[in-house]
Amino acid sequence: MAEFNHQTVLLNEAVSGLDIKPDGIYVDCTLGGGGHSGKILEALDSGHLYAFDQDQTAIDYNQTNLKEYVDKGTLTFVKANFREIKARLADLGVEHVDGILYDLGVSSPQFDVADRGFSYQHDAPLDMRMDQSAKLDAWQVVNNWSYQDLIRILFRYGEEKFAKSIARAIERHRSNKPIDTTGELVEIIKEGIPAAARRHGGHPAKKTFQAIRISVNDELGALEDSIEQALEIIAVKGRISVITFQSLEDRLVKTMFKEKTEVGELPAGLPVIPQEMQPHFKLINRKPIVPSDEELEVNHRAHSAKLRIIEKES
Ligand SMILES: C[S@@+](CC[C@H](N)C(=O)[O-])C[C@H]1O[C@@H](n2cnc3c(N)ncnc32)[C@H](O)[C@@H]1O
Repeated sequence: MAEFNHQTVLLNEAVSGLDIKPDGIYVDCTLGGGGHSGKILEALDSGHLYAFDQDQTAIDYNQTNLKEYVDKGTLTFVKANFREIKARLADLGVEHVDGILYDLGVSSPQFDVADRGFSYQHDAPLDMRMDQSAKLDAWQVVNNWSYQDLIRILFRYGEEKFAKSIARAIERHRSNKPIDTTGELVEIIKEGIPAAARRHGGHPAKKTFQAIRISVNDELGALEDSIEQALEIIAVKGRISVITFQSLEDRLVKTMFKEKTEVGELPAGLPVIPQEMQPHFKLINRKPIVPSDEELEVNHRAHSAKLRIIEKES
């Protein structure tokens, strides 16, 4: 692949947040166009980076893009879902790591290449799989999932207030003939949203497409599983940087980090917090880091980005 064209978000902030040691072991869970990976690799000498992506096109692109580090022996690609982080690293003989980075969501090429079916702006077959070998695709969700399941995902993953009427419009259409393309789905979604509501806010299909994409790739399930394991394998003084792009992901990361950094419920009347109840992690930034005005001006994708960083203290 000649071009990848993904503009990395919060590049310096997310990588400097890892406080890289030149001889450390690092994991980039979301290789994509290799922006963050490249920056981590620049900071390593005898250290090593394991770069995960479930999308073969990202791995193929970086075989060339980051070739100098493959040749140097400091980079290993892992074509896998990051929910397998612990097992995949164990297969490679790695039990503990000094830093882990997540830059969530889809890459620009996944979104822009029409036939991946992620975008409501290009007409394409309903697909939306980040991993092209995965069994579940958007066609099956739209055509086979029950009315109740559609409502559940539209409410839960799309925060779509017209979930019921959109699900009803989908049911009505698919009872005549299967819904095959993103273009057909966009028109059906519009039928489910009152005309007045369609005039403001973003694109009418945005929330529904987000909900279907999250379901197809089980994005929140994978993230929760992976962060759980990341917190287990991170070494003392090691850090985890997570960039999220929507509120559901950010809320999940915020809650998981909070559980690890706060003292749990204490028995009444304890004069001091016993050592074994002290948290082992600390937050590097209380509030999430957001892109600078300069970055927002040049990178539209950065608008909803939030970076949270946690460190293992003991
Ligand atoms: C926003 S892009 C990363 C961009 C990258 N940081 C850069 O600078 O170019 C997200 C990438 O993570 C991958 N990805 C998302 N969820 C994943 C998961 N559960 N397991 C493995 N890769 C995943 C996507 O396939 C995509 O290539």
